[in-house]
Amino acid sequence: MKILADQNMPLVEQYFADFGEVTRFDGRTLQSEQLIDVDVLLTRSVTQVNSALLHSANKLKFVGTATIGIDHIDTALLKDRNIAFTSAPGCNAIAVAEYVISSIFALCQENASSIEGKTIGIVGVGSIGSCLREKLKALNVTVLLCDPPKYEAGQLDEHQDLELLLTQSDIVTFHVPLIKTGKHSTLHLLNKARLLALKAGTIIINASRGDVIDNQALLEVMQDGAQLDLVIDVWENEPTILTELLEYTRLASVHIAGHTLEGKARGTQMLYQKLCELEKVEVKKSLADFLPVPSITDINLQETFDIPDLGQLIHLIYDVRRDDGILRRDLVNQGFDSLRKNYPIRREFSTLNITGANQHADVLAALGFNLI
Ligand SMILES: NC(=O)C1=CN([C@@H]2O[C@H](COP(=O)(O)OP(=O)(O)OC[C@H]3O[C@@H](n4cnc5c(N)ncnc54)[C@H](O)[C@@H]3O)[C@@H](O)[C@H]2O)C=CC1
Ligand SMILES: O=C(O)C(=O)[C@H](O)COP(=O)(O)O
Repeated sequence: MKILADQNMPLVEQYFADFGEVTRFDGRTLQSEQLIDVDVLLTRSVTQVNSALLHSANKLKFVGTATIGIDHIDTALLKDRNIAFTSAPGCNAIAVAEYVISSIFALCQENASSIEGKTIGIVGVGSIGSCLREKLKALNVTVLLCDPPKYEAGQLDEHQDLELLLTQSDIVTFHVPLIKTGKHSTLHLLNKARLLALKAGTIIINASRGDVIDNQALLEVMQDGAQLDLVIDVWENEPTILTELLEYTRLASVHIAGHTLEGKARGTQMLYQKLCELEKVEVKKSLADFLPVPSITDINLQETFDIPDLGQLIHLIYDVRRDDGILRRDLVNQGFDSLRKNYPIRREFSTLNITGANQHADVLAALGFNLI
């Protein structure tokens, strides 16, 4: 079996070598000819899997993307051509939720304010939005949810109209898929009119897809003096982003919200599990076989530990300001994709074992730390 895998997908050799020969490719420049005689294609989000790419694919029987988002895949085409497909739903939901938590605590600290008492609007309440909601539940905040498709399907217990959520929230965070057509299109969901309606001081977080916010409109309202705290992980036209926006962005990163070691590895593992199912072979390998021991594993809290100290603990494991600093220092010299490829190791909160949590155990557990 010939397996072609994105060069930025971890653990492919470890998971897939038993199936056949693994060759790596550059996700941005993959050409149709490289798919000749290939049986399995494993991609990440930067490869458009469309009719042009599949033109020379004469043997392809399985396409897997180790991502949650599938806006880069022509799924109807794969169905038509009888090519099995899977994505990796939820694989990095924890990572994105932790990115949001890290960002909120960083900005609250810098604004000399507290997360307590804030109203936080979550737009898109799927795997990421729900994970974030669970983490926020333990904190003293009000959470507003907006997810019309889920609400209309009777799958959401509460719902807020988007216009109301935008004007009532202190923090708005987007976790919708990129959908370009139809009643629930998310293309430029945050458009100029909605940007202008936001109250001064609102924190806007986008870790979904760049096109969910009209970047040009965002730049214009910021240039016109809008008082918004922007946290931007995803950009229109990646990797050629609107760099003028950086000046107005409090926390900027190179589409890495989901890039914990665990999040990326889970994605590869989910593709492996699907191929095992298709080939009718036993699933023998698991994440625990491959993940290294983190550099910090244990911490003991003293009785004096209190809610205002939470930010310190969160940022011990992941401080989004590290990623903001790298982008601002190296974007021009290294470029967007190179920064993503060389992203420093980041682990999830669950890798930290905490003793002595005492009266704050519920909050720490909800955030995802491992209580001993
Ligand atoms: N920055 C990053 O590194 C990452 C970004 N993502 C992006 O985040 C997106 C969401 O991920 P998940 O929560 O796992 O997806 P999901 O599919 O589990 O949930 C998405 C939710 O958005 C809702 N939705 C759809 N249209 C909507 C609209 N117009 N308004 C409000 N809600 C709407 C859906 O009903 C669904 O409940 C992915 O599609 C992907 O594009 C995902 C992982 C990492
Ligand atoms: O899962 C998704 O969807 C994402 O956006 C990934 O976290 C980032 O995807 P890559 O660009 O690294 O494939």
